[in-house]
Amino acid sequence: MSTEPILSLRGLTVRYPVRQGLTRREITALHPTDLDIHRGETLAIVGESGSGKTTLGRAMLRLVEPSGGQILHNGTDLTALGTRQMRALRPRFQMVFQDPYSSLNPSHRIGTMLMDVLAHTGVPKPDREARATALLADVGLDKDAMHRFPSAFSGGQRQRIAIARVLASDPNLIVADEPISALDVSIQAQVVNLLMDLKRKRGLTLVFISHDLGMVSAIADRTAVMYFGEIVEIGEAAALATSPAHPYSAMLLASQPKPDVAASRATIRAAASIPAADLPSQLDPPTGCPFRSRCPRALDRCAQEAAGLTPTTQGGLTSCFNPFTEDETPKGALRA
Ligand SMILES: Nc1ncnc2c1ncn2[C@@H]1O[C@H](COP(=O)(O)OP(=O)(O)OP(=O)(O)O)[C@@H](O)[C@H]1O
Repeated sequence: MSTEPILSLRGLTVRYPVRQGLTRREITALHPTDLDIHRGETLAIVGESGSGKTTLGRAMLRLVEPSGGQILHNGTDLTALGTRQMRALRPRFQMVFQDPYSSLNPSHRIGTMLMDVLAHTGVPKPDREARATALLADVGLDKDAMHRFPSAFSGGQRQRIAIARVLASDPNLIVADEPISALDVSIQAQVVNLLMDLKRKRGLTLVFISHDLGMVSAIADRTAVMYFGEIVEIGEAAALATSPAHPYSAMLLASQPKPDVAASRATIRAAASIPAADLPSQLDPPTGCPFRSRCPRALDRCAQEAAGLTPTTQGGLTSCFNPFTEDETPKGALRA
């Protein structure tokens, strides 16, 4: 794996306009974020609902317009590109969405859908059918699928088709936004394995968004943990899952079902989500560390100032004044 970044985010920020009664206000869904995405790596972005994972994933591809900062790719700032230049780069940066039911047009046959993308990427007409059939084979589907509509397929098969459509653009980077959380538990592993196989075979860079810190540690090279619109910890995936430094990462781990327990999708979601009441208000953000109201390790200074990302003894970075060190064993010590 090369360490040359395929994308470098510098101070990337996203604010959304919101209405509060008659007043228009803004929330900061992504606080200024610096992040290098290394060519060929699998980078997991984890965090609870509302922590800003989707916003970060979309903003790095400019599918959400950033309010500030830069997205550097081969020395070019993508935020400065016009629509036409961006359109030319777009096929190289693709997204797989959570819901394979709404992401496929129900009135298009699978073959038409794939061949349309191949046409846009400049594949000559006589080659398109064979290429589309090969893409279906790559995702484990028979060529009969070409003539059928999305309604003929199960959720897992639809997600395979959505992946084939993304591959038709010949991307370098794929952001997969919770690609398995809408699928039955029994087929989730198959879709993850497919993505990982395709990534290896094609030398892709994969950003995998998930709320399941335990699961991503098995597939990712690095994990970034988000809370309240910020990366609060980033590091090597296996190390972060066994010895997290930020109390929030530890809490997230403790809230995950154990891998040897056959948990239903509902249990996984319930365990990984937190009541909205526990999150600080985006319209009235707290001073200091946004996690301090839930943090059993909070110090007085956490109310006044945010720590900013600094190196951990585990080899990663965390924004915490009182992180767990490598010698401590936070797993199970905290409860969501
Ligand atoms: N278009 C929008 N307009 C206003 N607020 C938004 C918009 N999209 C997201 N938000 C808010 O931004 C914050 C981050 O949302 P985001 O969807 O990025 O989080 P997430 O971690 O991906 O959550 P989930 O796992 O539920 O998808 C949330 O408070 C959300 O309500």
